[in-house]
Amino acid sequence: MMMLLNREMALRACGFIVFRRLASCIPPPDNIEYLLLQTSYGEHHWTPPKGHVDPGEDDLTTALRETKEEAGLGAEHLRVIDGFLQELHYEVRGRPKEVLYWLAELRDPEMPVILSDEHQDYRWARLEEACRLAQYKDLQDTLRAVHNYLEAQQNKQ
Ligand SMILES: Nc1nc2c(ncn2[C@@H]2O[C@H](COP(=O)(O)OP(=O)(O)OP(=O)(O)OP(=O)(O)OC[C@H]3O[C@@H](n4cnc5c(=O)[nH]c(N)nc54)[C@H](O)[C@@H]3O)[C@@H](O)[C@H]2O)c(=O)[nH]1
Repeated sequence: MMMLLNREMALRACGFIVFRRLASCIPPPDNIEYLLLQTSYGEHHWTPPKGHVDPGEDDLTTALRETKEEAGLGAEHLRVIDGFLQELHYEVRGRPKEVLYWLAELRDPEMPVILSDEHQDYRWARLEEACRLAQYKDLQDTLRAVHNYLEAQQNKQ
């Protein structure tokens, strides 16, 4: 029974789509860049910082912990954007996985990213490059949704 439950329970991970705005003459929203990290294992795929929820840990704490561990960016470096939370569902080795992404702006666009040994590379990418790196349709759709959200916010100002 326990085995069955464990097998059916979804893996759960949480993270942040981190973006920065370049202080340049490029008009918004094209001055926005998204942070993607490339794994040092497996398919060497690219995703935003995220990771598995530890037992008893709440989701937002996981997202902040993983972003700190994987990119060296802590809560003090981020401005969390209210009202944006995206949930992705996909399968990993036959098991359902759910990933929750919050959205945050890097306060200082010059702040360096510091990788852990789980990742071998990172990229600050404009939307189209970010979508090319993030080869999964659901992640691409999420990045486009973020971009539209930020553009709409910008237009309200
Ligand atoms: N040696 C080795 N070790 C591994 C491997 N695998 C894990 N480790 C170990 O686990 C630790 C990481 O632990 P955390 O950081 O806590 O977890 P996560 O951040 O959750 O990281 P994961 O990498 O486990 O999970 P995903 O990114 O979800 O990738 C899993 C698969 O899902 C697909 N996929 C990914 N993203 C999307 C998407 O957005 N959309 C769709 N549709 N599909 C997507 C893609 O096909 C991919 O292959 C590492 O330190 C390793 O020790 C592996 O293959 N070889």
